[in-house]
Amino acid sequence: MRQPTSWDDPNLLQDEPFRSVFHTCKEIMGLGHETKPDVIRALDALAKGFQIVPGKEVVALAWLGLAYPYKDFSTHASGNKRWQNENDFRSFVEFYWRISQGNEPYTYLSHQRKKRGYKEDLPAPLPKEVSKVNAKKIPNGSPTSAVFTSKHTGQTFEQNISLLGFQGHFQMALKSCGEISSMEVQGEAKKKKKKKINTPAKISQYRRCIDYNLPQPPDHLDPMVDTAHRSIIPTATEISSTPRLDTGLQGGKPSLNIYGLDHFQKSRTTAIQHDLGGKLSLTRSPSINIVNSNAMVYEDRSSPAINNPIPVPNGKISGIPVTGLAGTNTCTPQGVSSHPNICQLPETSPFTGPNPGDYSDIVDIELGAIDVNLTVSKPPLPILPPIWAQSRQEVCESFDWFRSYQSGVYFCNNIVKGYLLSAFSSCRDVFEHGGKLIISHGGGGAESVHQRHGQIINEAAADQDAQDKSVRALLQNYKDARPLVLLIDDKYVLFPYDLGSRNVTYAVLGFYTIAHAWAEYQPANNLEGRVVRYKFAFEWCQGQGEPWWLQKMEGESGNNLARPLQYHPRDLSFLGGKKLPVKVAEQKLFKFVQPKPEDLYLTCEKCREQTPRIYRQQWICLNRMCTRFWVTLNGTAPTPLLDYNTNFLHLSCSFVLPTSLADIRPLSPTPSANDITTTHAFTRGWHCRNCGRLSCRYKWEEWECSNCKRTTRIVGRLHTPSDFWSLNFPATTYRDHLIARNSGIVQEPMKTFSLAKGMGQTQTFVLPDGKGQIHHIQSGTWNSEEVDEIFRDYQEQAAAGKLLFRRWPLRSHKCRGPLLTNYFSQNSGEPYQYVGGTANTVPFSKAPGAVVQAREFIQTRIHQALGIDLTFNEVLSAAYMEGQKMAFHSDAEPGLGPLVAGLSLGSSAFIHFRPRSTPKARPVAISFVLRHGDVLVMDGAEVQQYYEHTVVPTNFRIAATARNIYPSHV
Ligand SMILES: O=C(O)CCC(=O)C(=O)O
Repeated sequence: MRQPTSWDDPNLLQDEPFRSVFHTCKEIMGLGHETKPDVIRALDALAKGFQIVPGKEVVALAWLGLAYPYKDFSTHASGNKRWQNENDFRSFVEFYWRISQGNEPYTYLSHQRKKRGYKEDLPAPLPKEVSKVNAKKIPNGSPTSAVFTSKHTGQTFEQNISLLGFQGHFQMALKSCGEISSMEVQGEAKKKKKKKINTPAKISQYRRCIDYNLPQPPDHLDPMVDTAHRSIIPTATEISSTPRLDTGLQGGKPSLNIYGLDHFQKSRTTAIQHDLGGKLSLTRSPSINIVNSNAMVYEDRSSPAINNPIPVPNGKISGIPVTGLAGTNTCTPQGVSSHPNICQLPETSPFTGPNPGDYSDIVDIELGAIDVNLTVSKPPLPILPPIWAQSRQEVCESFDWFRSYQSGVYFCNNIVKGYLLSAFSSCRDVFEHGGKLIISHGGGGAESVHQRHGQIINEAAADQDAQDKSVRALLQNYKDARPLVLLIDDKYVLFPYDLGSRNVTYAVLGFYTIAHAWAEYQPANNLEGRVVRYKFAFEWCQGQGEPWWLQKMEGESGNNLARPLQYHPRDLSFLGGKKLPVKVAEQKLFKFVQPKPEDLYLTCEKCREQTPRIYRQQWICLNRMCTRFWVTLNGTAPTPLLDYNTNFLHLSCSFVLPTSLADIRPLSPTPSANDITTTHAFTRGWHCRNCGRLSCRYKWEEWECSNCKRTTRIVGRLHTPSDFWSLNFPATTYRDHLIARNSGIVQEPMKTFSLAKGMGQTQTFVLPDGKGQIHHIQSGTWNSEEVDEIFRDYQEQAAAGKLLFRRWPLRSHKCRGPLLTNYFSQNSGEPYQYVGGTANTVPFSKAPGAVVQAREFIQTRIHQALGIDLTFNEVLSAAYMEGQKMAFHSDAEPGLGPLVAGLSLGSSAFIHFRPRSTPKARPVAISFVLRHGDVLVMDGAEVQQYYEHTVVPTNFRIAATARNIYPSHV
C-alpha cells in the first residue's frame, strides 16, 4: 500500500485491499439510505476490516501525522509504531469513508481537529469545502481539493471517486476485477442472492467481479450487451494471458473458472502427473470450476502468461459471494520474490516476528468449513474403489473406521480412526507419490458461513491449537505411529480421477500413518489475516499392496471393481483399550517419528528444538511455543511463498501395517448366537463384496446392495413381549408419566373401563389454553393375548417380506446424499406424506393382516375407554430395532383429522412432548412410558399444532399409529 502523500489523498481509495474493505462494508451494510446506527455499524465494521489490511499501520500513521501534525504517534512497546488511541485510527477510517460517500469529509476532520485541541486551520493541502457542486462540471483529473458536497449526495462510491478525478484509476481497477472473483455459499445464502446471478444475462454482467471485495461495475456496464464499454471491462480473450478467476457461461450453465494459477498448478497437479506415470497429462494449467464455496481467492496479477485455459464443462454458480479481503492476500507466482503490495515496515521498526502482510504473496484458494463443490477436469474413475458409498449415512452406518456425520476427523478416546479428505481447505495440501503421501490440514478452525436468524454470518478462521479435540487426537496418532483410514469424497480435488463419473461420492483410500505433524501460518480471512493450521503428512502403510487407484486396470469386464487391499488377520487389540485424552506438549510435536536424513533438521537457537526443513525456500522454526515460531534461521519473516522441500516429501517407507490390524472391509452380517436379529449390530449397513458399495440396511427382511441389488438375509427368532420384561428399564422417577412443572398440563382423575378379563384404565391429561388432550389407555398384561398375537403377526409378516418395513429418506436434512429415517416403517390406507408418501403405502384392501388387526384393536380400545366410535383410514406401522428411535416431530400432515392414536407392541418406550413455538430451550412438558398393549391418543388438532413428540424405545418395538387423513387434502 502506498502511504498518503497528503491527508486528503484519495489515491488511498484505489489501493487494494483498502478499496476492498470499503466495498465489503458497503455491501454488507447495504448503505446508501443509512440511519445513524447504520453509519456507526458501517464504521465499526470498516475499522475492524481495516485492521487486517497489510501495512495498515504504516499508512494510518502516515495519515495521522499529516492530519494531526503535532501529535506524537509514538513507538509502541512491541517496537512497532502505533497510534496511541483508537479514536485517531477511527478518524482516519471515517475521513476516508466520508470521502467515498461525499459526506462532508472536511467538516468532519475540522471537527475532529477541534476536539483534539487544534486551533488553526487544516494543514496544507487545504481543500476548499464546496457546497452543492455539480458533478458534471468537474473535469476528469481535476485536483482532489475541488469537490465535496456539504450533504450526502447519493453518489455511488465510484461516482465519488470519479468526482475526485480518478476515473482512469477506476477503469484500471475494473480491468483488474476481471482477474478475480469470488465463490458462492449454498443454502439460504444461495437463495438470497440468487436473483443477482442466476440468469445468463446477469451472469455475464457479473462475470468480472462478483465479490464483496471488489467493486462491481455499474449495472449498465455489461460488456456482453454494451459494446461501448468493452474497453473498460476486458473480455476473456483480452485477459486470458493473466491468471484469473472468471465467471461465465459454459455449456449454457453459469460457471466460475480459475485459470492460469501457476503456483496452483505446480503444487497441486504435478504430483498427479508424476505419479500416474504420464497417464494423466496436465500440461496446461488446470481449469477449476468452483461452486458453493466460501473460498478466498488470492489473485496473481503478475504471473507469467498461461495460454489456453481448459474450460470446465459443467460448472454452475449459486449462492452469494462471501467476503474475502482479497487484497490482504494478493499473490506472486512461484519464484517471484517481491510484490508491489507488500508493505515494508519502516526501517526503524525492529523485527518482532511476522506480520500478517508478510504472507500476502500466496496464490491459493482457501475453502472454509461449509460444503463446497469443487471439480477439476479429471479423467473418469477407471475402476470401482474396493469400498465406496454415495451418502454420508452409508459410510457412517457401514464403515466402522468413519462414523462422523459432521467432522472430517473421526476419533474416539483420543484416537483417530478415520480422516475424510474433502475439497482442499488449505494451501500446501498435497497428494504426492501417487497418493502414498498426502498432506492435509487438521480439522477445525476453518472459516465458515452460517445462517442465523436469516442472516448470513461469516465466521472468521481461527487458530488451531494442539488441544483442539481433533488436532489433539491426530497428534496422538502421530506420536503413537498409529494407522488410520483415509477417505476421500468427490470434492477432493487432489485425487486424480473423477469419482462422480462412477457415481461414487465417498471412497476409502486405505491405511495411512502420520509421518509428520507441524503447525504453520496460513493466510486467512480474519482480523489477523492469518491463522495457525496444523498440517499432517499421511504416509501409505506398507503391507497393503499398491493403492487401488494405481492398480493395473483389468479391462472393462465385469463391474471393474478394484482388488481389495490385502491385509493381515483380524486382531483389534492393536487399537488398544480406552485412553483418556492426553495433554500434548506443543514443543514436542516436531520430533520425527521416523528417522530422516540429518540435514533435514535444524535446531532453533531460541527454543533448541529440532524442526525439519519442511519448506524449499528456508528453514523455519515450527515450535508454536517458541518466540521464533514462523521465523527463519536469520530471524526474518519467511518469504511469502513457500513450497515443500523435496527431501521432506520423500517417502520413508517405514510405516508397515501391523499384522494384527483388521481387514479394512466391513464384516458381512453374521447370525447371532441367540438368534436375535434386532440388536444394534443388525441396524448397521453392509459392504457388498460384489461391487464395493456400502449400503445402509434399508430393508427389514434383508440387506440389499443399493448399487448391484445383491442381497443377504439372516433369519432370527421372533420376540415375545416377555423378552423385554427382564431388561433393565432406564431409571426414571416416574412409572407411567411425568408432567413438567409450569407446563400448565392438568391430569384428570383416572377412569376405568371393562375388559373381557378385568379392567382397563384411562388417564387424561388436559393441555393448557384449549390445546387438546392426551389419553393414556392401559389394559394391563393380563389382557395381552390379542396384542401378543398382533405383535407376533407383525414380526412374521415383516420377516417374510409380506409387510414391507423400510427406512425412507427424510425430506429435509443437512447431510450429503439421502438420509434415511432411523426406524423402519410401512403405511396402509391413505398415503402419509411425512414418511414415504404413496411409495410407502398400500390400500387397506391389500394391507398386511397385522396392520388390519392393529387398526381394529385401536378403534375398539378408543370405544371402550373414551366412548368414541370412529374408523381410521390410515395406519403407519413403525419398527424399531435396538437403539433406533423417532426424533421430535408433529403429525402436521395436511388434512389430518384431530385424533391420532398409537398402539405399542414389544419393549417399552418413552414418548416425550414439548411445545413447538418456543424458539430456544424447549423443555419437555410431559412424558409417558408406553408399554406393550398401551394406546396413546392425541386428541385435538392443537396437540399437533402446539406440541411435538419423540419416541425412544428401550429395545425392539413395533408401533401402529392410526389417523384419519382426508383424501381431498392429500
Ligand atoms: O412409535 C410410536 O409410538 C409413535 C410413532 C409416531 O410418533 C408417529 O407415527 O408419528
